Amino acid sequence: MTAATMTARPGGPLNGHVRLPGDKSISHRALILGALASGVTEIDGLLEGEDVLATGRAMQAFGAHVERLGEGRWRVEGQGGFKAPTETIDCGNAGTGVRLIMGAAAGFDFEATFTGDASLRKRPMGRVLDPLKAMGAHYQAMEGGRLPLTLKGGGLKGIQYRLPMASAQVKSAVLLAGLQAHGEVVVIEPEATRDHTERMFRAFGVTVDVEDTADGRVIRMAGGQPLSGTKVFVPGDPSSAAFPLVAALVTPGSSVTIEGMLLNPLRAGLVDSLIEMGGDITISNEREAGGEPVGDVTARHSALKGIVVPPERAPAMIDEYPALAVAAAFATGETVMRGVGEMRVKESDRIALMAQGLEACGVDVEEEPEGFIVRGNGQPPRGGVTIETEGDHRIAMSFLVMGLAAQSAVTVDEPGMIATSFPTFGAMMRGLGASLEEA
Ligand SMILES: O=C(O)C1=C[C@@H](OP(=O)(O)O)[C@@H](O)[C@H](O)C1
Ligand SMILES: C=C(OP(=O)(O)O)C(=O)O
Repeated sequence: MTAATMTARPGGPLNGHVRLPGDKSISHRALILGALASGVTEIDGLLEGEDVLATGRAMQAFGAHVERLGEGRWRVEGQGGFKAPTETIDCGNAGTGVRLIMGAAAGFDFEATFTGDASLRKRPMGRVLDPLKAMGAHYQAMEGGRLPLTLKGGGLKGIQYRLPMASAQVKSAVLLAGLQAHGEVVVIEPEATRDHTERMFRAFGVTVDVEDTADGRVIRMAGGQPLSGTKVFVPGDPSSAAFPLVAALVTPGSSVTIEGMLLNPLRAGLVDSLIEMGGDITISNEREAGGEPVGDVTARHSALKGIVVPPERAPAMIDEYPALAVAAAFATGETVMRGVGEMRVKESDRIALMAQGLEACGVDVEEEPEGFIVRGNGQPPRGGVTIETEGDHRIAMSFLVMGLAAQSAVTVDEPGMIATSFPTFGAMMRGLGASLEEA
């Protein structure tokens, strides 16, 4: 039976060394590129969260053989392209899954119908449908370009597309469609976003050029490039690391080391921000693994102070603002988070839910259309509430972290949704000494 609630109680320090589950962004991409490739792809460290498992099932529906060999070890045998699916592709809760898979599927001459859970069906898909249509794909969607929708691809042409919002999902959808297009595909990013697609393309034998210009980052590839299967190593997910790291910073006496965390600069905005807040964070054993920089990150309890987070940092930590906002609630002074309007179109409206939840915990918070400001007084927030998460895994984990060091316990609803991105969250946090109870 799935638990109705999870409660975090304030308690002793968190201590220990942990290894994180694999990065969610890289895991989706490994399965999709493996399915598009000819030959075998072996993946080590795949995140076995619900979002990624849904992408694995989708790849099977498109004709790939997807097999679990052991914990985090998966084998994908691609067919050198997608076959027409005989079932609706249900991507569950995963925006990344559905948007990247639609991009990949748009290259092929068949119809595919996509859907997702109640949260995903509310999220905007026009942002990928617009460029895919400009490349020659057709679609029928619910009002406002929502799921469920049917996409008919094939016969794509090249495109030059300037991203209207900082979105790695939109960039990746266009690049994935570009793999089957005739002509050149150019994506211009006014602000650089996570570059896992570009990095992994190279590992699968696809040539892609990246150039920083006065106009932004320009990503250029020739259409119609084949992929060959390869080995993929998936480093630890920094978006999941956010929770034990912030928990250690706000819980007196704590010292937690996260081993093998992805340190790609386009994902490292949270660590940069926490260090600026005065967080005692050290990085050691920096190395390269699977074409990405990784390292071991240690966080110790610290007296934090408020900062102004540079808006241009937003793409490098977009999923980590809820965790940062919790750190800010324990800090002294104002933490200003602006330029984060994209948070409103995630699994929930994360600006609104963080503002409501922090206020309920006794924190002074101000909501703006594209941002929010948290004012801490250097004392643990009151807590003592139940938070409605609207099924958003990151809202749930953020408020559980709050409860570990607040004056009284914090309860969240729908804790089962945490398994979309971090199925081992409860066990890992308990292993560090956290008091987390399901009911
Ligand atoms: O490309 C990706 O893997 C992701 C990109 C981000 O979304 P946007 O592209 O919508 O910013 C992020 O929020 C999401 O969790 C993962
Ligand atoms: C926004 C997120 O994921 P997605 O867009 O893939 O649903 C997230 O994991 O915080």
